[in-house]
Amino acid sequence: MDNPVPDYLAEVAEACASLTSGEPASYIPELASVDPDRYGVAMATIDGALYSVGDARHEFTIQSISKAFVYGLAVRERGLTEVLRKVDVEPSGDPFDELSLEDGTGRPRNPMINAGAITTHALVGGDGVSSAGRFEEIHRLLCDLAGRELSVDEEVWASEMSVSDRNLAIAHLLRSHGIISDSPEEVVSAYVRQCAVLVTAEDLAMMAATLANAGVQPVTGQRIFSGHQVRHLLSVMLTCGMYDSAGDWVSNVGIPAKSGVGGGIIGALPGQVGIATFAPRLDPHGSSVRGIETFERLSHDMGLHLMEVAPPARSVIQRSRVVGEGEEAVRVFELAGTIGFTGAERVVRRLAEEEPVERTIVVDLTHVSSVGGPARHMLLEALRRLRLDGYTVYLIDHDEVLPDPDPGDGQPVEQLQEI
Ligand SMILES: NC(=O)CC[C@H](N)C(=O)O
Repeated sequence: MDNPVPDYLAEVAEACASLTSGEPASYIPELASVDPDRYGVAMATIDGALYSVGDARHEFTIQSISKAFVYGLAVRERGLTEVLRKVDVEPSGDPFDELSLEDGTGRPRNPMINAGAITTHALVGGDGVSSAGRFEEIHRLLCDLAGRELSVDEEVWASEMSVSDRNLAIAHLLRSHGIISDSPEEVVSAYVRQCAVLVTAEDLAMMAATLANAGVQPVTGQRIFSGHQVRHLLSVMLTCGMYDSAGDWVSNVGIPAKSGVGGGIIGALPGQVGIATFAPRLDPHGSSVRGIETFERLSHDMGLHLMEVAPPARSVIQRSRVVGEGEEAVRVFELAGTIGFTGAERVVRRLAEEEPVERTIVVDLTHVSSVGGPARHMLLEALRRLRLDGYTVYLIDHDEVLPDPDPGDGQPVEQLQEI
């Protein structure tokens, strides 16, 4: 059978290719000379399948998309508390290159605008690290995320350096407020280099899939961020990633995202996919016009909006049956699916309400694929309370979805092979 996913992506791409509004970024002279009609779309799943169409293997500069990953790196190295002392996480509603800091604290409003990104760039590396060493660390991170060696577009770097007054002004402002301490010239030069790393839409889809996969690169298996760091990073991408159009983006697309003036956009849908588009014509906010349309269509057609309310899950209690008769009768609850808080709530409510007449209860987890942290505690606590009420309880759990089932009374729940 031919996999239909590539055809589907091609269909979406064809529909968006007719959009020709917007222009490539021109404030960086070298970017103005790109072919404005290039267009590529790539999608990577969290188990490493990669789909792409069009110019998805064409290299372009990562630009502001790097800000998201470098923010993650700063948090990984310094810890969130220390990073928050230097950069806030409030959507600014300002353009990306706004020359302003938060009243009172003097911090940049968030790490996705230039002021915040220059700060997080400067937080990378230990104290006394050279700007070359800092860039090396950032470059390594981006290569690890992509799963291949990436190069730098020296022309784009030099071109942006020739027009970097605004970023220099931001860096001087930051230093005057004690937010950064290194030379503004050196920090901006290495930050602009970070923005000039060359990627393809396929690379970006893999990088985004690493975030969707809670920090583990789907192909190489390397853990790059912790699940907790990714949760924070995706939250900031959702609220601040699309600058002053973040509200529109969240309501229309609903996928944590980041755009760059090189024409790229990434989106990472937790637990599902990383998506990337490349199309150099930008809207007035500095985000790709075709890219936004592509994301809107993909989100709408494939139900990828984060706030999409899933149809009520089939009950986690698949079946309740009685085995045996009289004194020997046993009540079996067969659970199924992925059990999180709400699933566990249904199970414990049922157990609390039902009060089976049978004196032995078996909870069969054969068809359960996983039990989340709080759900585990809830299920074990319910089993403990059933025992207190005089029931004998057993588990059937061949795949150990509930390992070490000690409800806290020192008597692990016994296992049955079958019933
Ligand atoms: N939005 C962007 O992609 C901006 C990145 C660019 N290097 C800058 O600092 O201006």
